[in-house]
Amino acid sequence: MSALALTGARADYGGQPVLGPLDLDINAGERVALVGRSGAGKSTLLALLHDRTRRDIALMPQDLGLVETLSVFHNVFMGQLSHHSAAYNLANLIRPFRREVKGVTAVLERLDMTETLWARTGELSGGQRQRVAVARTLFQGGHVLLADEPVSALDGPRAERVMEALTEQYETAVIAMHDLQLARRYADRLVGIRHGLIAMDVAADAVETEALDALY
Ligand SMILES: Nc1ncnc2c1ncn2[C@@H]1O[C@H](COP(=O)(O)OP(=O)(O)OP(=O)(O)O)[C@@H](O)[C@H]1O
Repeated sequence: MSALALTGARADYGGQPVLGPLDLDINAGERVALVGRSGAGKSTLLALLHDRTRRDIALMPQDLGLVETLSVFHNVFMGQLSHHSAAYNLANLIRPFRREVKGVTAVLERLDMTETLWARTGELSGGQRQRVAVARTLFQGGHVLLADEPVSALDGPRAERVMEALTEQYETAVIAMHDLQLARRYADRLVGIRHGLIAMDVAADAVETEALDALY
């Protein structure tokens, strides 16, 4: 069953074409890594997938979208803002509810980040901020994940932990990434983008080095 689909999709910025036309069909239960050079069109493709589908999608953007003046707790809680009324969210902002603190702490535990719970997000390192955005995404829940470079600021073991957490939680995922080793390990399928078009679409265990070289 198709979870995400694009047909004849195109994108341009200020009239300048940057993506497509392309077709892409992603089945429920499939983990797809989007790979390709910087500027190839991966973020634009994720944005199109998000705009055309919207329902039940957790999105982790490349710029993280954190509120730096707020605590880690508040940023992670934002993953579930839409689950509650405005009054509940406001009350929880002023005086966090115990059950929400418990829920957010459980997600931070998975990422080895519990000690930052009440830290101001803007005071954290780049890698820690990236993990706060991952925690917010995990806290959001749902079945489908779109993530843009979720581990670009993380060292080896931390990147592994994040990829494990994301792929454990989301049965269907499209993740743009530069680390080809990680992409091959955690994705079922690799989609290579070159000059705004799909230049490669193969099972992760069948990808050949020459095909990857041609992308970069
Ligand atoms: N806001 C924008 N205005 C104008 N051009 C843009 C804008 N965003 C992206 N582009 C252009 O669109 C093309 C695709 O960019 P995109 O960010 O989708 O690539 P990417 O593969 O995600 O790159 P990276 O790996 O560096 O994140 C590039 O040529 C880029 O310069």
